[in-house]
Amino acid sequence: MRKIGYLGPRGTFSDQAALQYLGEEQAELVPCNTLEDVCRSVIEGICSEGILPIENLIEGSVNPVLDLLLETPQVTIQAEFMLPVAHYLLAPSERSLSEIKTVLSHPQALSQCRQYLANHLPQAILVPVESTALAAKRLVEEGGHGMAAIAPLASANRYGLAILDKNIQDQPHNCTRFVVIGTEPVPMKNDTYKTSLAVSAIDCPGALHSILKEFAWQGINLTRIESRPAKTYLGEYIFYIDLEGHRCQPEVAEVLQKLADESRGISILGSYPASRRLQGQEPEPSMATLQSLRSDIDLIDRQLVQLLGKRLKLVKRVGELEQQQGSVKEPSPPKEQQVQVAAIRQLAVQQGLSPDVVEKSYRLLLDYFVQI
Ligand SMILES: O=C(O)C(=O)C[C@]1(C(=O)O)C=C[C@@H](O)C=C1
Repeated sequence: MRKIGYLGPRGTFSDQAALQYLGEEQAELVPCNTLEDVCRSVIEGICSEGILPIENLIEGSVNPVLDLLLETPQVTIQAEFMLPVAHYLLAPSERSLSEIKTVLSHPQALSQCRQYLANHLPQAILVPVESTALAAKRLVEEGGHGMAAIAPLASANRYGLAILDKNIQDQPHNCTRFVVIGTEPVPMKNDTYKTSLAVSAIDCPGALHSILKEFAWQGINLTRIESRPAKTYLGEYIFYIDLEGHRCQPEVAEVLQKLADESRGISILGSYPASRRLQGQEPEPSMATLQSLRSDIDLIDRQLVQLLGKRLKLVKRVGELEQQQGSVKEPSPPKEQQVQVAAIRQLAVQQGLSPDVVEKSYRLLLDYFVQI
């Protein structure tokens, strides 16, 4: 039977996430004390998989998890999914909010209820605890009269606590994205994939631009980009990037190789099936109105001309610099041109365009730019 490690004890959001992922019939759920322990249980083979919260709708990234994924190359992301996150204010028995002097919970939960706490419990001291369910459990064990916990409904039921208030999170539709980690990479099949990676950029002007342009060049859509300190010196960063595609897809593999060559280093955190929410995000073309499709086409036509304008400016700038440095470049030799044209034709095919028509247009434009 599969064993799934999660942040325990029973009754946490991570517990619910593990149940949503596999259910108790299909897996044994193994509660861990910390997120590091979840990771360790997978590395040491105690668990086949582990569940980690990675991103919240209100608070953004769960930074310790981003750090953990980077620090443990032995594990890879195998899946992702969203869990609705509703917070409850719990106490050992019914009491008024004015009696509450201390609120215990996981730091993420306390942050997700910041406005509620400021408005309804301004007198309370907030005490961070390793997990929401542990906060609920401590109420039962310590039973202090002025104590409350923020935790899921599952914790109220499991530990027999009174519900003082419900849905106290700052956004009604709060949710957290969880990832499943394991030791085996996910093979590419017929699915919609995402790849997560961390790139350590070289500290120079345009460093981020040169990373992003590789994706744009290959037409790869990014779903998230985020920077974290590299923890070497102030000002050096690691960029966490999520992209649409599997690391084995040729265009993704090409960009990853380029980044590996041109950056300080990259870590591939995993290629995994994209959650259904992401898959459903793109409206089907047939669902869009004819009018909005036509206006999208008009916009692309304008962007095409704007891009040509940008290219013109670059060509002129190159010309000026060559004049200044007295190093006017000879036209590319036929072989170099052939390589360039072949790449353009390949890109055309990848995009479902006629390579002949694209080559013709490209040559026409090249002739025009050469004359400038
Ligand atoms: O303490 C819990 O219940 C957890 O599962 C941890 C955690 C988190 O770290 O983000 C999980 C989901 C919620 O966003 C709040 C807390």
